[in-house]
Amino acid sequence: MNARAQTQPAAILARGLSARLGEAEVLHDLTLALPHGRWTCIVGPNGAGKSTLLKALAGLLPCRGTVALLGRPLADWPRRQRAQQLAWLGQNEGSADDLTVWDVAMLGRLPHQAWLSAPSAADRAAVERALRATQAWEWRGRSLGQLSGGERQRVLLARALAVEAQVLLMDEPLANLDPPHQADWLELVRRLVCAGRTVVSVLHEIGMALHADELVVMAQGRVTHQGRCADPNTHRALEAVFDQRIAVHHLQGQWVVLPRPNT
Ligand SMILES: Nc1ncnc2c1ncn2[C@@H]1O[C@H](COP(=O)(O)OP(=O)(O)OP(=O)(O)O)[C@@H](O)[C@H]1O
Repeated sequence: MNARAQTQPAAILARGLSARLGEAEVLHDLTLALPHGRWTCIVGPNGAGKSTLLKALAGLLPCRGTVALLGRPLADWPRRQRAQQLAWLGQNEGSADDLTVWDVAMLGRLPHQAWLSAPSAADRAAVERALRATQAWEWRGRSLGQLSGGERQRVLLARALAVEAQVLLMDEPLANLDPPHQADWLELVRRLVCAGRTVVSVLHEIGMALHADELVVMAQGRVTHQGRCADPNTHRALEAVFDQRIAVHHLQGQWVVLPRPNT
């Protein structure tokens, strides 16, 4: 854990986190604090354990160690309250293709609804806001199975937004999105963070990840670096974890990543 993260209130604090998948331990005694009201991006090579870490932080995977959400151990949260505070967008999520876009987004409101009760006006308003925010409103009557991969991803993003949670965890949210919608996603995350929400995402698009506030760099089930995206130490850690096959440059006010040929 870096010194700065230690002095800030953490939205998520993991201590001594280890997780096994099958026979193998894939997270090894990880400790990290993810700052509140910030966007943190988890990056690293294939198989580094990024998705496993995100699932462990969401309480979706049995693991050793502790995870605290907003200062309270995950296990101590009543299920419904936790689901109101923590929204999840998974990788390659299966979803009922027969459901309409509206109904899929409404699933995000389940934690707010009493058992078997009809959606309230507040639920409907939250779903409309979420579908408009991801430009999926026009498809609300179509079934999910009729949408392209990128369109479907925007609906699943709307479902996560509809929760209106304090903390959003997203695994590869840019999958299948074209460049304009990737840029829209960046703006959306910025707006969420400006409103005080915490966003934690796993991204393979390193150039996009460098727009985050903080990067967590992972390799082989461990965090090799956590730091600000503008920090040269973070850039060196990124280049190292990808075997010096990328280089971080500053161009027109942004950090960009260029491939480095194999020498
Ligand atoms: N069901 C499983 N059983 C055993 N090992 C698994 C299982 N699922 C994943 N793994 C292994 O766990 C490790 C971490 O996987 P994880 O999906 O967390 O990596 P990742 O960093 O998200 O990778 P990617 O960038 O490729 O999505 C990998 O070595 C993977 O092969």
